[in-house]
Amino acid sequence: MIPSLISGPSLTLDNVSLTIGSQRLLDAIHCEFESGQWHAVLGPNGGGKSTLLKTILGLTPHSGSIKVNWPKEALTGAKSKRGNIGYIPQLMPFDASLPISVRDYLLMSLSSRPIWFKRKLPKTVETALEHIQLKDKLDRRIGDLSGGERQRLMLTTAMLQNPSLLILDEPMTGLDKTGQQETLSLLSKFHQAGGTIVMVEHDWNIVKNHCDQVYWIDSSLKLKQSATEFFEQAASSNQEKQGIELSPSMSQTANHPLITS
Ligand SMILES: Nc1ncnc2c1ncn2[C@@H]1O[C@H](COP(=O)(O)OP(=O)(O)OP(=O)(O)O)[C@@H](O)[C@H]1O
Repeated sequence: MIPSLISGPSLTLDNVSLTIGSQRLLDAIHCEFESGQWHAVLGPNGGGKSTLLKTILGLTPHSGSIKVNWPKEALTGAKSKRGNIGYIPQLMPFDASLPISVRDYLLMSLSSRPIWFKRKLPKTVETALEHIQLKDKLDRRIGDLSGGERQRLMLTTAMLQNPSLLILDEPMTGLDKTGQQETLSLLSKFHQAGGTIVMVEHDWNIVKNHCDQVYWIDSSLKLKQSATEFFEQAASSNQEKQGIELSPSMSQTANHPLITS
């Protein structure tokens, strides 16, 4: 499902801000997300991480500029100026009565034409669904899938678009250990092939074991560091303060010991 060579883009954010009502959600963010890297966006609850991802995707009325620098190998057609982006939004409570089946969802996601043109899924999609054990659930409403099944469906749909950039908002939510391992292995293959990933993730162990760069967002960008440096500093600061190491029990925390707001 993943090509052996992917030309991931870099992203340049210049003075990106977003105010809704009286609330400043994003404040003058300048930064570069380098190509082919696995970027982790961390920060406290309500700090603006999901908003930042939506803003990168052009879904908010922000100010400032966001440039996705597509290498020419990533462009999808002769006249195209951009490559493909796969997006997984944050898992939200879902209206189970919504009359959309897994098949409809896939057809709508993968086709630019009305879905009644073609009701049959391509072989590649069927194989991918078999792989994530959803082939026998094609006619189920998506609202009736479990959280983990829905997350697997979202990731598979995102990967089927042949993306070179993945924007992921807590993609492990709802997955059991096996589901997490499978997702991480898929993402690792995408990363090793050269794809760019920007991911919000609360589990610090996942970030520590897989990501290259860490961005701490609390409305503004408080810090950007290599993941190695970030975790070394976090561990030594905690050892100094409390005599403990960064351990799995700390891995779900949203507080960085070095950052005081
Ligand atoms: N459309 C909107 N209108 C008004 N406020 C919003 C809107 N979207 C988000 N917010 C507010 O912006 C702030 C940042 O929200 P966001 O979801 O980006 O945070 P987050 O860092 O992803 O949080 P979490 O870790 O809890 O998922 C929150 O206070 C939220 O209530």
